[in-house]
Amino acid sequence: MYWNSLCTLDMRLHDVYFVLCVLGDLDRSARTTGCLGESADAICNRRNAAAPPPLSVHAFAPSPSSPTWAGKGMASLFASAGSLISRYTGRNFATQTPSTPLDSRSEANASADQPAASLDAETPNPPSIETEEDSPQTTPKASASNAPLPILSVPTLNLDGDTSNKDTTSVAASSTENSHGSSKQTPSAKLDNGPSEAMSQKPLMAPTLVPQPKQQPTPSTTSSNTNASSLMPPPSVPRLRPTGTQSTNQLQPPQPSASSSLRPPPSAAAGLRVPPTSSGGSRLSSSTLAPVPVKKSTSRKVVLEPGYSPLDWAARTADPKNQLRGANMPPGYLRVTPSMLKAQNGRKGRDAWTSYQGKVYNIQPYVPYHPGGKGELLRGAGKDSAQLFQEIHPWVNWDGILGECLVGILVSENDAQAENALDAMD
Ligand code: HEM
Repeated sequence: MYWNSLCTLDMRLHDVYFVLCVLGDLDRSARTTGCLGESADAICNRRNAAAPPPLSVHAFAPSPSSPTWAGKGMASLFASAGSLISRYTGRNFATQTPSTPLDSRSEANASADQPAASLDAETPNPPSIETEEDSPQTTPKASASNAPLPILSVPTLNLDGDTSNKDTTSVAASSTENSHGSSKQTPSAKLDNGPSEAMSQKPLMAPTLVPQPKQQPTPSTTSSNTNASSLMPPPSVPRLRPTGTQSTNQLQPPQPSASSSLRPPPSAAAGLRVPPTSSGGSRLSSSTLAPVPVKKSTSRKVVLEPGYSPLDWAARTADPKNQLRGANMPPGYLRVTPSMLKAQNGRKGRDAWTSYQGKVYNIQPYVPYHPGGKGELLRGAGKDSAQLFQEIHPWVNWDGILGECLVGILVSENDAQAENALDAMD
């Protein structure tokens, strides 16, 4: 019963307090409209005094307001005493502890952590700004509960690098937790913790910067590439040159084999070489200046006596008085029998006759004019000279040289005997 009566009294005191607050607001509104011409500082002080912080020292401080406002201050003091009584009656005795508000932001965080306390109109801890919610003003006021919202929208820089594990929602939630957990904690604290956690989980740059003993020279190569290079066949350059060290083989170009293939074979080179000359000198010296070996002349021409040249023979044959057929010859042609021809061999003062193609020529006047000598020409005397003549100089014109030397025609013995018989019958 005692507690019930106290609660009833508390409720009534709250009602009175509410009415007094309403009256105070009406009075303040009248003052702000210019009825009393109060300054802004005075208004603020009066509002602080009208606020019901039950445990604040300001609540018991003397109000700097005018004497007309003293009655309302007493009412507020009474209301504060009622609230103090209700507070110690047991409703919020065990939950609320006195706290000194540092700033509006910390108060807002505290209210965010304890929404039930902030929503409860009976909690006396909110500062003057939060008490504005209780006042029936229509103009919107800044609320501490809305303060963390812009912080949530600020993107945070995460140096972890593993963004796949943490999406934007989780980051926003973490930032929200940080902003709710402690008012001093900022996104920079998250940045400080990020790299440490990342390094503890997975090193970022160490694998690429630290040289591995069996690592490829290029950092871009992966283990798959190394495996592929190990499976690749060896380079073809060492195969071309089996001898020597491998490093030198890779540096040296494979040129000797190609150059050797381009070279001519030894036989061809020998064939292309200039043959050594017998004189050992140049071609000009060997052909012009070198002494030419005297070869035995195959020509059997003889040195003719002066006045016995081909031109002299032509002149002698031109004159018919020279009796080139022989002396005491008849004007006509004789039938020369082979015996007669044989008797005319150029010996014992007889002229040398020769036959050629059935005709008998007296070659005795031509003997000193023959280029091949006397001996050569007399080899055909007393017989037929056609075979010797064709063997030595078939190009020579017989009739042109010996035409004036024609004796007769070569007849057989029988023809000569028969002719001689006919002539004897005439
Ligand atoms: C039995 C007969 C004869 C013999 C064995 C004979 C032999 C020769 C010989 C050895 C030569 C030198 C060839 C040379 O090396 O250049 C010669 C040149 C000559 N003989 Fe006879 N000869 C004969 C009859 C004649 C007769 C009948 C004539 C005239 C019609 C003649 C007119 C010549 C002439 C013109 C040459 C110079 C040729 C030249 O310059 O290349 N030979 N003869």
